Amino acid sequence: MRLGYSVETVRAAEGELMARLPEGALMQRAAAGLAAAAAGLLGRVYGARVVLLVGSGDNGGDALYAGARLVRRGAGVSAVLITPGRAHTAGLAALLRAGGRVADDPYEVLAAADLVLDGITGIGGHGGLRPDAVPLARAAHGSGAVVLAVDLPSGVEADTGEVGGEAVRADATVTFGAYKTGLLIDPAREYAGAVRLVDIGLGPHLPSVPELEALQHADVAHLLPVPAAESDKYRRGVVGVVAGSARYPGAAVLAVAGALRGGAGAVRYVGPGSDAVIARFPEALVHGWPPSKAGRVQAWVVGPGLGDSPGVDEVLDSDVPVLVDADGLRGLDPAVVRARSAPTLLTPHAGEAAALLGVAREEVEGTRLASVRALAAKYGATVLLKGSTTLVADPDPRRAVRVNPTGTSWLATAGSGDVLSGLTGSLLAAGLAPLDAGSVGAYLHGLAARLVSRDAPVSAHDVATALPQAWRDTTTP
Ligand SMILES: NC(=O)C1=CN([C@@H]2O[C@H](COP(=O)(O)OP(=O)(O)OC[C@H]3O[C@@H](n4cnc5c(N)ncnc54)[C@H](O)[C@@H]3O)[C@@H](O)[C@H]2O)[C@@H](O)CC1
Ligand SMILES: [K+]
Repeated sequence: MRLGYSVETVRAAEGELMARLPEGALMQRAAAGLAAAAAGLLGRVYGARVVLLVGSGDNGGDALYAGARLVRRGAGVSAVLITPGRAHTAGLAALLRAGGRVADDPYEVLAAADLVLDGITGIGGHGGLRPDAVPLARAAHGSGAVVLAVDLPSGVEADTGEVGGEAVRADATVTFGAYKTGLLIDPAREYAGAVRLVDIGLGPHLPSVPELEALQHADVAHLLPVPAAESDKYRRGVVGVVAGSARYPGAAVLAVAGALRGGAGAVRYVGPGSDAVIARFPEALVHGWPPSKAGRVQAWVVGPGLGDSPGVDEVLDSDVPVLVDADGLRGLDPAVVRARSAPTLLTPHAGEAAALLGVAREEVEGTRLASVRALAAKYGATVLLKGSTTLVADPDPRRAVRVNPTGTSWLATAGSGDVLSGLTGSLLAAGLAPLDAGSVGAYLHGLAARLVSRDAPVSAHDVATALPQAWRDTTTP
């Protein structure tokens, strides 16, 4: 599990640790890790041209001390002081002592740089880059140099992943002690490039529950249902799918395609797409209306391609877990969801989430963490907010939000959400809790898309077909 923490949590842990260490020791650990990462990116340090963008806080101090280490290994290091006279005093002295210099013309050194260390702001920064730093950040980006962000790309919000104004676009980020939540959530995640964590000894001082968790292969493997020797199809779980319409029969087929690969022992289908479903998947069990007469079901999926067809009320009336997606989310009444005796999992994309919250789509896209939490609170349900970094929030606000690390932008393709809802509903039927079903579903779905895409366009059908391979990949050590 990759864990993300808030600034407040990181500061508290740093405070505890700092009290036990000689002054400046933590910053030296950070600078050593930063210099090692910089050297790794450069390949050859001797003779390399390195520019430090130095803000007024300790983030700039990290950059200055790392710069001093790189000078000692033969690099030419120039510091650009964003607010001259306010740079970290001891760090600047260390750089100058080692043989580094302060740049006379920032744009000249940036144009010739091999590597730029962005130490403008770290966890103390707020509200995007200030105007004086903006042209320097742009020059760094346009220079052809590798840009390495110190702790965070300057200008992004560490706690939320929001990017309010201009921010540094980094090729890579070295973060200290713990991942800051913003590094794992778009849009900030995109600004960070490849993120590397440098251990500065914070671990024992961090709380056991983080703000954010990203599953990794081993976590998913641990959560996936495995049929026991005595399992039959009912014990493995039966998932019911109410999806598709005369207009969108394909949504029914794709949701069933996902459901057949999610670990449930059988898939029941109820709705207007029966003929299309049975033609494509003879193993599906199709039933007439209503869903309550379809026989035993351990979880329902309702909504993909449903149009105005009925089904949502009927399924929400059941006493088993229900996943509501797409058309099923339109006008969904929070009171109905809150009154249910079994868990509910909602899987909106940003536009659907915006409609449920009564805000603009851009607001959800810019404030993904706050939005998913707000929806989970409003509906008393688990919410999976789809996007390039899909988030899953439990209705219990004390639980960490899960962020999916396996996404790919190729997944933004018609029908891929239908596959995800079928797959995730199948995991619910197999007995996973909604937070686990949602995050495991998103993980396998993203991984399947990556496996088949290999940087080319994919169809939703391709993704469904690759799910067994994704499953196998996560369970193969
Ligand atoms: N606290 C610790 O124990 C450690 C901190 N470390 C470093 O220290 C950083 C935090 O240092 P600070 O608390 O000094 O804060 P920062 O260096 O992140 O930024 C604060 C400074 O930036 C200015 N500032 C705020 N917003 C700005 C904006 N939008 N544009 C330009 N300037 C802005 C503030 O006026 C303040 O002077 C971490 O991110 C990390 O890099 C590391 O050395 C590891 C140890
Ligand atoms: K930074």
